[in-house]
Amino acid sequence: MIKIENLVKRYGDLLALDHLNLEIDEGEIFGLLGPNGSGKSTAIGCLLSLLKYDKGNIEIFGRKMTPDNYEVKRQIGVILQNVAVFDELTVYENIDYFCGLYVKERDKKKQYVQEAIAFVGLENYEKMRPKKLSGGLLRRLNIACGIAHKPRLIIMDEPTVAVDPQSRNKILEGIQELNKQGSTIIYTTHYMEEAEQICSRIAIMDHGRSIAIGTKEELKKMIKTGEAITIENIQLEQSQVSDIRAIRHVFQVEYKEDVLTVRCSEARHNLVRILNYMQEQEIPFGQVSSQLPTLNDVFLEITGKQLRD
Ligand SMILES: Nc1ncnc2c1ncn2[C@@H]1O[C@H](COP(=O)(O)OP(=O)(O)OP(=O)(O)O)[C@@H](O)[C@H]1O
Repeated sequence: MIKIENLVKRYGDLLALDHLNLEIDEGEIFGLLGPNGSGKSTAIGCLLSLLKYDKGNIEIFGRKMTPDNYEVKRQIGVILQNVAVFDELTVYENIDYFCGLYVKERDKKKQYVQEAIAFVGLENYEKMRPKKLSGGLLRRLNIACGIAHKPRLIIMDEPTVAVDPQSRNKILEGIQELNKQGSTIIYTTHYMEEAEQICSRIAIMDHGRSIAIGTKEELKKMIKTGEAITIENIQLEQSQVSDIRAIRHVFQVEYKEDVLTVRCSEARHNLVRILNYMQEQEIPFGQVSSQLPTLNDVFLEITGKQLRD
């Protein structure tokens, strides 16, 4: 449905997109996950022909995307980071305006506007102007304006940044519902939990490139970490740290400020083996936790950096 091939975008000397390749199928909730500055918004801008790019090719619905391809643009709903609504119009009038750009028939438009209002839960705010709304409600209005015309493809650029938990959940549920109703969704975020929660496939971006693509399960299988074990309030000699490093399936040990973190490859009884060692050596310790790999681990192993959460 969407094909991005070898996309290169420079801002002066800065290479914001470095031969980006992506293919997105109809029906997906596709996540673009990456730290700030990794090129997500630039990729969206190019995809929508809002930004010129230096090299590459973009196809949407099987057709080349160009700034004047209105037939394609009409079928896309866009929700960008900056809220773009009219201050002098009420909530209802704003949604009505944006829906009216695409839907001309009056009854149908009215129905769509009402459905959009119900969808984002703004029924009690219809007559309010945007300035009176909280940040979360304003984001919901922004979303309603972008989706009221029931587009085939919806592109959302970090719609939950600086949003309270209640609105955030409402937004995430809404995205899943829109997808169930038939829209394909492209969703950018730097929150890995959100990507895990709603995306059918995820591309992890860094420095303008997609460094890994797949379902969350596929991404986690790409890395060595099968389990990360953390033990708090533990005092160890250097020789003991070395002993732990030598335990079977352990491939990385970090010991800092009385906290021990041990990364193991996927195997049974990793935790038991490590705790047995503590017992043998009579080492006291505090809380123990074992975590399956997260998308942060994927990012960490591939790039050596943390994906800010
Ligand atoms: N108009 C611009 N002029 C110059 N540099 C830019 C411009 N827009 C973005 N950049 C730079 O391009 C790189 C990619 O930015 P981009 O906004 O696409 O990343 P992002 O992953 O969307 O991050 P964020 O979540 O912060 O928006 C960054 O280094 C950024 O500083």
